[in-house]
Amino acid sequence: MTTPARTDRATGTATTTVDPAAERQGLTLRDVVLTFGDGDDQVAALDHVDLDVAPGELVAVVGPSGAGKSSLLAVAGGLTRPTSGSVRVAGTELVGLSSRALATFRRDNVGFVFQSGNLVPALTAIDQLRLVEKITGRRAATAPLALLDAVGMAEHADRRPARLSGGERQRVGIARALVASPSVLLVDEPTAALDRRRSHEIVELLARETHQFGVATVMVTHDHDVLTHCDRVVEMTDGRLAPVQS
Ligand SMILES: Nc1ncnc2c1ncn2[C@@H]1O[C@H](COP(=O)(O)OP(=O)(O)OP(=O)(O)O)[C@@H](O)[C@H]1O
Repeated sequence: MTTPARTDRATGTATTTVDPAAERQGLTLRDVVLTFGDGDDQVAALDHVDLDVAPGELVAVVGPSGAGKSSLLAVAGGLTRPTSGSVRVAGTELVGLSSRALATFRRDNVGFVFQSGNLVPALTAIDQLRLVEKITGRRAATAPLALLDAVGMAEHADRRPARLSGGERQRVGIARALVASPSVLLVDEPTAALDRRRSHEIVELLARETHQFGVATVMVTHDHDVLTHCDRVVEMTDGRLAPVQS
């Protein structure tokens, strides 16, 4: 794949060359705390979390309900500001960016894949990807049809979501998340609606695309079956993160 043209990481304005050293940094969380509420009601959704995900690495996050997994994705992707700590994506510190700069940075550097694929019902598969090009105002480094091909969906490029299976929608969701050549890909329960075979296919695909596109990918899952496809597994318990021994 070609090296994507990138925009300025802080402002998203001019097209610039990013420091290759920064480019290699993937995702780094340092001493991240996220608290909700106050006094006796205070909950630490993230309790001094450290996490490094290298470009081309797929890290799975497991853990019980309420452990803080969604909070981790939200903070890593700049959707939620942490109470304290540092969040760096490809060398850019997200904490301290203005809301506007953060939104632009997120658009250009972070891909999200949700449970259901979250596709626009009225658009064909290929138009889901083209919409991202329109929104960002930039051509994808890898053409939309080539991206659909990479996820095995080129044949269904002209289908709308209603005519796709759950697994196929997920594939389109993954291709769409790659349009902007993100540094970081955040994936929330991608196999929740899928049977065992399709679950394996989707996570195998995620691993392949992560390696091929050099993205730092974090996937939250309850599905222990698919962990075999991941480079590393970490577990969240009560807002704390610990490695899982394989
Ligand atoms: N907006 C909020 N306001 C108050 N508390 C919140 C909020 N969002 C999350 N929490 C609390 O933070 C903790 C972590 O929640 P989070 O959704 O990150 O967990 P999770 O591991 O993703 O759970 P699940 O697997 O059920 O999706 C929980 O105790 C939750 O109740």
